[in-house]
Amino acid sequence: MRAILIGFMGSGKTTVGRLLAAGLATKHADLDDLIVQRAGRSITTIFAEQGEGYFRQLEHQTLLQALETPGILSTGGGTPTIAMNAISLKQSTVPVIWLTASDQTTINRVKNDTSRPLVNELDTGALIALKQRRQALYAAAADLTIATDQLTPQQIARQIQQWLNQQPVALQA
Ligand SMILES: Nc1ncnc2c1ncn2[C@@H]1O[C@H](COP(=O)(O)OP(=O)(O)OP(=O)(O)O)[C@@H](O)[C@H]1O
Ligand SMILES: O=C(O)C1=C[C@@H](O)[C@@H](O)[C@H](O)C1
Ligand SMILES: [Mg+2]
Repeated sequence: MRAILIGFMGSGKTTVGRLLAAGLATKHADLDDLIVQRAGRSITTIFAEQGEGYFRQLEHQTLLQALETPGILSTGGGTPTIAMNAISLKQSTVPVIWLTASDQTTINRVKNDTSRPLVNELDTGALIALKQRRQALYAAAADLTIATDQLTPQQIARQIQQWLNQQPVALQA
């Protein structure tokens, strides 16, 4: 069983992806972690030393590799908002699940974590404006959308698992 989780920073892609993979007894990969392994540096360091453009190149190359690998993939918050990634996601047959969260929930979940360069750089208003600009791009990539505000990660993973089980066998591969 395969699935790709997309959504803004703090929507729970990493947290839910791990639980979903465990529930399905399959592997979990996190695109941000794969990028860090590949670069041998943290995302903050990549942004600071080589800039966001270089990060996006690495992200695209790493996404192409990850799409060849079975299991659950948690993407980075910006992944489907880059055109060449959106095209790669559309071309793959793997179901794409969009996790959403309200602006306030998003801020609460990311505000005390310094590992996201865009959260460190942007004030609250600019972060929410970025989230709003990205909405249509997530929506265009998504096969299923789940609002996460009132759900635990475990409940979200269970909802996704139930939905995957209802999909045609060709999409479950
Ligand atoms: N449904 C939820 N309920 C409560 N807290 C949550 C939920 N989902 C995620 N969190 C918490 O929000 C924080 C961010 O979650 P996580 O790192 O999984 O987000 P992400 O979507 O992977 O973000 P990024 O795009 O930066 O990789 C974590 O502290 C996590 O425990
Ligand atoms: O939303 C974004 O653009 C990002 C989200 C994180 O997952 C990382 O991929 C990085 O911090 C950029
Ligand atoms: Mg993550």
